[in-house]
Amino acid sequence: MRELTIDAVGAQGDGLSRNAEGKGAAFVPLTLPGERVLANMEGARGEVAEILAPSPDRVTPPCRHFGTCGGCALQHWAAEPYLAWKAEQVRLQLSMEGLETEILPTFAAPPASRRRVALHARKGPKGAGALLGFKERRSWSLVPIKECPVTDPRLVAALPALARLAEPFLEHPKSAPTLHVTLTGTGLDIDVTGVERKSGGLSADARMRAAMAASEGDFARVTLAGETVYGARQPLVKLGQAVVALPPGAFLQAVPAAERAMVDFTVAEAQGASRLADLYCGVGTFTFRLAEIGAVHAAEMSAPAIEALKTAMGSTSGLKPIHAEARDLVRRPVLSTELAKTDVVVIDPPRAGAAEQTVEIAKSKVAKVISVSCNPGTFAKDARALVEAGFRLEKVLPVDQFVWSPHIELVGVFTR
Ligand SMILES: C[S@@+](CC[C@H](N)C(=O)[O-])C[C@H]1O[C@@H](n2cnc3c(N)ncnc32)[C@H](O)[C@@H]1O
Repeated sequence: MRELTIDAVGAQGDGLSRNAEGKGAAFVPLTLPGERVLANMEGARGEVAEILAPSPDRVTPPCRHFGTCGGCALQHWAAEPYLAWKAEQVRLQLSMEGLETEILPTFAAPPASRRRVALHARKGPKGAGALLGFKERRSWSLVPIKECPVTDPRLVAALPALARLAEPFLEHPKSAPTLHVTLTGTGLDIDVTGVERKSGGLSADARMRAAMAASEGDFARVTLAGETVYGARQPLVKLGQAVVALPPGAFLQAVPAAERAMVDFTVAEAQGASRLADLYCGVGTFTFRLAEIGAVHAAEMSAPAIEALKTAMGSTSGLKPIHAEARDLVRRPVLSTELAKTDVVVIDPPRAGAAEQTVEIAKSKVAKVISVSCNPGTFAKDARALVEAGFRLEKVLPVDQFVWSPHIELVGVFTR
């Protein structure tokens, strides 16, 4: 047991004692800057045993699962310092690349608004059906979830029906199913992964039971790693004026309010452009709004996402032309020559960033880049490459999409 003073909250959301009793850095989850705590240590990591002097910024966590559930790390922190910490993480990542810019106040997505969750299923005690929940903090065990203040209440209300749906997917002892659930305009869309397939996949009986559970739950669609098990309605979402039928397992921003904030900010910055590129476009979250401004070249690796985007173009009117192509932007980035007439590039890569595509943007004559990112670390690396090519990082909008987690989204604006 050690007594520690917490100096800061680290990038993973754990309290950090920088030089605890001269023994180097120690991380203690669920603690806050300024607190004195007693912690049971295992190497450099500890679990808090007692809070000797709590921070005035400590608040009562809204969820009964907080502390056990690995989904949230920061429910015990007051909103203001918590949001300032998110902005500070962006500043720190930029400073590691030698960059500075204006960091706007963090956009805070409201609780109870998450429309996408990944729920893990495990066999429950005999006769109790499937258990459904999130991974435990620092463990692979499951925390069965009864409430989730982060998630849209319509999705939370469906938890018992989702547990009944999960049950047939557990028929093989080696299966560890994950239900990727998306709340769409036409109901819940569920893609199940982690089902043992070597032994022939789901039996006909299990499929039938899954379809019955889906029908009882009034779900829109259930797919097993992309293959339809049950389909009552197409899962539809509205993106700008387009109505998009989601392909199974497609990417969609997790919180509508955060999506709106990022798209509105991007659209405001892109005004005046006559030709735009939307790279890593997904099913068109930014594309359809950008096509209200100018012609859009949209590119994305997932062929089903591009098909969905193209089909949805039929539900729009009066937009500027959209050219959408399925393209791996790591192996085959859009070349600087292809960007010759482009005024504004919007780029929204996965966590790994967009090093290869950034090289081509840097070589091009593009005057403005709007970069959307879910990883401030890779954003900062790509930002540095753009700055070295003559761009100025004008400002960054941090977006707290994954409320009470250490994750940070952002939109950065570059001009030259
Ligand atoms: C963060 S999502 C953004 C999608 C979209 N802009 C949105 O907001 O809904 C990143 C997208 O990049 C796509 N992607 C991942 N690797 C890729 C690659 N190598 N080339 C092109 N697209 C890729 C994914 O399929 C996903 O749709």
